[in-house]
Amino acid sequence: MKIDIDDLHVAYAGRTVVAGAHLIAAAGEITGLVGPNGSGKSTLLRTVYRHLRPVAGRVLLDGTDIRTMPARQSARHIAALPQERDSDFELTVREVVAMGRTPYKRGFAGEDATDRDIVARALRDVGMDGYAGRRFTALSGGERQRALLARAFTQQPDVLVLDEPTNHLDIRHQIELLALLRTQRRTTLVSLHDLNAAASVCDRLHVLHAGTVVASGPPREVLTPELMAEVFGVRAAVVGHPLTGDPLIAFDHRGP
Ligand SMILES: Nc1ncnc2c1ncn2[C@@H]1O[C@H](COP(=O)(O)OP(=O)(O)OP(=O)(O)O)[C@@H](O)[C@H]1O
Repeated sequence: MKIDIDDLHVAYAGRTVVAGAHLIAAAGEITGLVGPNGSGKSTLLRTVYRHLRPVAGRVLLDGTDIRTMPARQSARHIAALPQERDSDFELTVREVVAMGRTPYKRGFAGEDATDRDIVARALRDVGMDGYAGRRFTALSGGERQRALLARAFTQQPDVLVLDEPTNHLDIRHQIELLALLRTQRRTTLVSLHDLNAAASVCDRLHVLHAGTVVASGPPREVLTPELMAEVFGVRAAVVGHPLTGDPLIAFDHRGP
């Protein structure tokens, strides 16, 4: 399924922070959202997973405005790893992950064998099968992150919305998570601060600056030294990655 963000405006207490954003997350592609702090990435993603209501504009799922869909229905299509991380669950990891099955359940219907298989597979996919019985609150930041990603997987969504999914993850788990997203080939809309990771994993990138999309396209077209200077205010060269050939942004850490 495809997500179409059409002239989206979002405000907090009357202050507009997303101001007419347009972008498409194409079916089966990984679409990256990058931009400086405060540019509106999380806000835009929150409207896609219906945590926020736009002031104007629409989020379309295969042409249907998601606000016209019952919440249960959109939760079967769109799952999120939000930035506001629920951390007060007095539940086991397995129970937290199984919460992703809720949109498929009626009333107090319990788990069936299919649910159990889906939960077990999601735990395996994020490398957390050994943690199923642990208390969620007793996990490290990176382990919580992986458990919440498994919860999103158990929703079996057509669209995954991930806000900074590599936060808290060590380098191996960052690489594993991004590789997992690539093998799944689900429609994925992901915000990333690590521009080199974004360049390697995303099919297309959208650069957000002060609430609007200022550049869109394949990473090698978008991530230019000029854009680094104008949007991020840093000096950088873009070279070919010696192992993969992907664009590799070499930042000048000595100063802007
Ligand atoms: N709950 C909120 N209430 C009021 N203002 C908010 C709220 N959340 C974000 N903002 C403001 O909206 C603007 C956009 O924030 P947002 O979190 O969407 O940016 P971002 O691009 O995700 O930033 P970052 O890279 O720092 O995570 C910022 O100016 C921020 O201060």
